[in-house]
Amino acid sequence: VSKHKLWPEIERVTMEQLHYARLDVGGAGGWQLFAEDGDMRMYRREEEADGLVVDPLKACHVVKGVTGREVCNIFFSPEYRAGWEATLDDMTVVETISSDTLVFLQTHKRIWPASQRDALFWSHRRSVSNTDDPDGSDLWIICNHSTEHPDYPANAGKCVRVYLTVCLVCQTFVDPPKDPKNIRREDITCKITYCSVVNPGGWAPASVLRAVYKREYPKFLKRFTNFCIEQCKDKPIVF
Ligand SMILES: O=S(=O)(CCO)c1ccc(-c2ccc(C3CCCC3)c([C@@H]3C[C@@H]3c3ccccn3)c2)cc1
Repeated sequence: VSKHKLWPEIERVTMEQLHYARLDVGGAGGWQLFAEDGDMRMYRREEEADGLVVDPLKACHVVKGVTGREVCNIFFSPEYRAGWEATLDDMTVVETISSDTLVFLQTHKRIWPASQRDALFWSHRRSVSNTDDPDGSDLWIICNHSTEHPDYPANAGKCVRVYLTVCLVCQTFVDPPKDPKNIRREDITCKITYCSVVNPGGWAPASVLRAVYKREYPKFLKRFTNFCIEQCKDKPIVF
């Protein structure tokens, strides 16, 4: 994989997104809290590019009973996606770069009055050893970043191509600390940070998009994390 032409970009964007995900939302970064649900906090910044809404989103969540590796495996794996991604119309893996790097083509359900969107992106799974927090485990990260592919040119069919960069960063905590072979699911907690920037790629009214973001993102993260809990609860813990 290190000799694949995309590898330098995959390495750079993944590590940039890891840094970005770890930045605090409290400071002056202009983040506004727009949704709360239990332990989930969702923040956004209002930003436009060429008159299009591209509001960056950052969500912080804490989920009991699953590990960061389990959550990232479910987010990354194509076979689970239809089970949690409600806005998906169609999904194909157009290229397998490595066991940890896939290229997806997805069409999302149309959001009236905008035209239907599709997304072509590489998806990379990586574990990073934990440097700062002694209690926390290693980090697991998934980074999704739009890319091009000669067989799937943008805006060739009915769909408008969106441009996205997404990352999911997970860290596992065991409380109370125990001998690994005695840990039960009620002793583990997963701290999740989800960041996304989606450029709609073509005209979509700002008011409609902001309403969609406000409605869809909280639903999306809640549905995804509940899916992970259901998927893992009767299986051996994967650290
Ligand atoms: O985290 S992922 O990589 C998971 C893999 O699927 C991902 C998440 C979200 C998107 C996405 C693509 C298009 C659109 C819009 C833009 C204009 C018209 C459609 C949206 C809008 C924000 C709303 C939205 C938010 C959350 C979930 C679905 N929909 C989101 C794509 C990928």
